[in-house]
Amino acid sequence: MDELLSVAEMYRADQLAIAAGVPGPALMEAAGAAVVRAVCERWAPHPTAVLCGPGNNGGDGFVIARLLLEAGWPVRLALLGTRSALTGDAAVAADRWPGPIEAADPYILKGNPLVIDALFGAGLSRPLEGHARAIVEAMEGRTVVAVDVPSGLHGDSGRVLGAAPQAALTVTFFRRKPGHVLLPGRTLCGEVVVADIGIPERVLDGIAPQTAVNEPSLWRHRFPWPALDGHKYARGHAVVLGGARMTGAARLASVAALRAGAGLVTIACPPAAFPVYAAGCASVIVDPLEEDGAFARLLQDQRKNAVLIGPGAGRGAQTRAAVMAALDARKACVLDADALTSFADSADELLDRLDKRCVLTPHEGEFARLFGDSVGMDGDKLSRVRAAAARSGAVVVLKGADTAVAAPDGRAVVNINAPPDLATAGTGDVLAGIVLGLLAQGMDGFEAACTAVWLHGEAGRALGPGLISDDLAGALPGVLKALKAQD
Ligand SMILES: NC(=O)C1=CN([C@@H]2O[C@H](COP(=O)(O)OP(=O)(O)OC[C@H]3O[C@@H](n4cnc5c(N)ncnc54)[C@H](OP(=O)(O)O)[C@@H]3O)[C@@H](O)[C@H]2O)[C@@H](O)CC1
Ligand SMILES: Nc1ncnc2c1ncn2[C@@H]1O[C@H](COP(=O)(O)OP(=O)(O)O)[C@@H](O)[C@H]1O
Ligand SMILES: [K+]
Repeated sequence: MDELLSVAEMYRADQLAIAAGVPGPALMEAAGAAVVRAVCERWAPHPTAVLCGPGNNGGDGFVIARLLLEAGWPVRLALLGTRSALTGDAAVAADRWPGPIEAADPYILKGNPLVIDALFGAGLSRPLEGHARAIVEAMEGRTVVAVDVPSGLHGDSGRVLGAAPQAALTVTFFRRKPGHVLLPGRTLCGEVVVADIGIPERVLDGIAPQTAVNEPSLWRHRFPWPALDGHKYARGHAVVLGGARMTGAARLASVAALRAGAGLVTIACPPAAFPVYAAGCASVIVDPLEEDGAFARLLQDQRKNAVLIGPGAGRGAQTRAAVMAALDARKACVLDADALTSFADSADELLDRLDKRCVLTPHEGEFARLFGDSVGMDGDKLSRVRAAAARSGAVVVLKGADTAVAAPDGRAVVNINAPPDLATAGTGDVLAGIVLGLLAQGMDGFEAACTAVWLHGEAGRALGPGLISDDLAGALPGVLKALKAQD
């Protein structure tokens, strides 16, 4: 499992490692050596400036400068702050640096195309300004290797505090932090190398991290592959509420639910739209809702076990009533798009009714409408999606280029396999359909959501540039086949 450690958890890992007998200076020496190894694997020796900050990130910088010098690299080292202010392991590392310590002014970058950025790491406590900001801004256009994180990037949020350089390479230690995978952090880090610096794996037992990169090892063992003797009802019967006008959305979702493995998929739609839906995918059942209450009656069929409401549903009382009917019928639910926006003025009415068998799939705009009052929009993506899951009791998928998924019990993942080609109309409908298909097959909400987001990203990658949402479901068999081959 690819855990993501918060900054506080990383400090805890350091402490636990030290308590387990690994000396602090050994960790710093290993950290510096790991950066030098990564640098020497990628570049031939050339003039390098090592910029050291006032804490242990700077201490790593002193180790790096010494090891590069020993490897025959032309190195200059500059310190932000004074030598006498260094303490602890950083002071020890500075003592071992045999060269001059220059002042950290932008001029030191002249003639040094490679810059080792060891100004600030986990200890970043406020936005960069003044001198620190000027030197970070002066790195622009150079090849930057960031130690732990590009200085100014916050390890928990992925946000830039003041300024941060664009790194070509970031070497971090033991585990990635959320800031390495959330945007804009992921972009600013460039290539990320995670180095083993001698922290024993078992320290994680004492930390119990709740955040991870979304990858198959989290949920592959629960994937509902069809049983040899299975029949279609054993694979669930999913229902998609179809709208009157935007019919494409429900059609995209229904095909995706089938491709994700649901045994049957029914689109329940207004009678006037029946011909449009009926002319769509032949594998999908279409059921016109002839009279008031027909949707609730349709859901009385116990075999219909999972419901998607939202894509193309239309905003307003009818959609709200359909959501309540699905919740009353205690179906596993995916609520997307209009099903979320319809509760913009009465969010609590919805949020008070949900549980962990419900998966909400908002993009940022829908999230703001539903959770703007309860959670707010100021926090970083991971904190907000977690707070939203805790508030609603449901699984929340906050979509975007760095989609994050959270369960009400505090678990969360960040997804990193989705290409920007997915930023095209209707791909969210497909995602909602994949979640639905997995829920229908009995996966739990959090695992279904994580699995769906990953499958969706892989399908996007398989298709690449030029993809449209119609293509995505068709790419799922290839993605699923590759996933199954790894079992
Ligand atoms: N622990 C270990 O065993 C290991 C740790 N390792 C390394 O240690 C790093 C963490 O070290 P760290 O905790 O000393 O914090 P660090 O990032 O150097 O910054 C703190 C200093 O910066 C200052 N400062 C902060 N923000 C500022 C701003 N905006 N503008 C100006 N100043 C600002 C802050 O000042 P203060 O907030 O106290 O005023 C303080 O002086 C970690 O990223 C990894 O590289 C590895 O060697 C592996 C083993
Ligand atoms: N830049 C991007 N990189 C990767 N995935 C993206 C990007 N932009 C959007 N997506 C994904 O595309 C989908 C868009 O969903 P949504 O905004 O609901 O669109 P629609 O309503 O048109 O279906 C989401 O799964 C989102 O995560
Ligand atoms: K740094």
